[in-house]
Amino acid sequence: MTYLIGLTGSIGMGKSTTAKIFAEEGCAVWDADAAVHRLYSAGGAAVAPMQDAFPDAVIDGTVSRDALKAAIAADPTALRQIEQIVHPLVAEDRQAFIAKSDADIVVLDIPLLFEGSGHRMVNTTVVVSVPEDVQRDRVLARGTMTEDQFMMIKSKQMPDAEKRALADHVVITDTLDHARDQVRAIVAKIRKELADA
Ligand SMILES: CC(C)(COP(=O)(O)OP(=O)(O)OC[C@H]1O[C@@H](n2cnc3c(N)ncnc32)[C@H](O)[C@@H]1O)[C@@H](O)C(=O)NCCC(=O)NCCS
Ligand SMILES: Nc1ncnc2c1ncn2[C@@H]1O[C@H](COP(=O)(O)OP(=O)(O)OP(=O)(O)O)[C@@H](O)[C@H]1O
Repeated sequence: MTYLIGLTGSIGMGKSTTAKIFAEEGCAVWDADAAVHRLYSAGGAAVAPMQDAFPDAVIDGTVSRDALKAAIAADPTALRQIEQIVHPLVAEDRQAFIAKSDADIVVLDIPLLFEGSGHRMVNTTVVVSVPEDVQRDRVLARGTMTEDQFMMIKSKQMPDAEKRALADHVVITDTLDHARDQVRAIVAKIRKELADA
């Protein structure tokens, strides 16, 4: 049996960094944002439907994230339309990954785990979290989003406190060493449960 961990957290809270720590502990990791990057790249399955819905957003055969962000800024309902195209394709990619994985634990890094139905398909949930001011500083330090874009994405997500209340485990991502200790404890507990089963 493959044990499934759903890993989530609000924008910039440390999902990707924490997913890497799970990988170092021998878990297989599937990353929803990385799947979207594949779908948007040349030959990706989202390119043709996106071309139909947002002709200006496809440039040189790839989906332009800047163009999508401009479309969302001009019309907030555009994000819903984008999600309707992208999410079924992401779900297919995820199922294919799980089916071919032979790891004992598969970590699914899904930004919208609790907003969608993803939490129902996993054995346990992990939410990454830091205080809001740290989150904001980290996202803006990346230089890929304006403050307005950050606030818009954040407003579409379930608040951090609600996610933490729903989570089976919370990982505080204040330092790498602290995050690693928490991940190791979660993995050890799951492996013990699997061994005892
Ligand atoms: C809005 C877009 C163009 C922004 O692209 P950009 O490269 O600037 O940011 P990136 O993709 O790295 O996303 C950063 C973070 O924003 C959050 N986020 C992304 N999409 C969404 C969404 N639909 N709802 C809420 N939060 C979202 C996630 O926390 C994500 O990790 C892009 O995220 C997108 O096309 N989103 C739609 C697809 C989607 O829903 N992806 C979420 C995972 S399936
Ligand atoms: N445990 C940690 N200790 C210190 N810094 C961290 C830690 N985890 C993440 N960070 C930093 O926070 C920033 C955001 O982390 P990361 O990219 O992992 O977040 P994310 O949740 O995947 O973001 P997004 O929602 O935008 O995809 C990065 O600059 C990263 O280096």
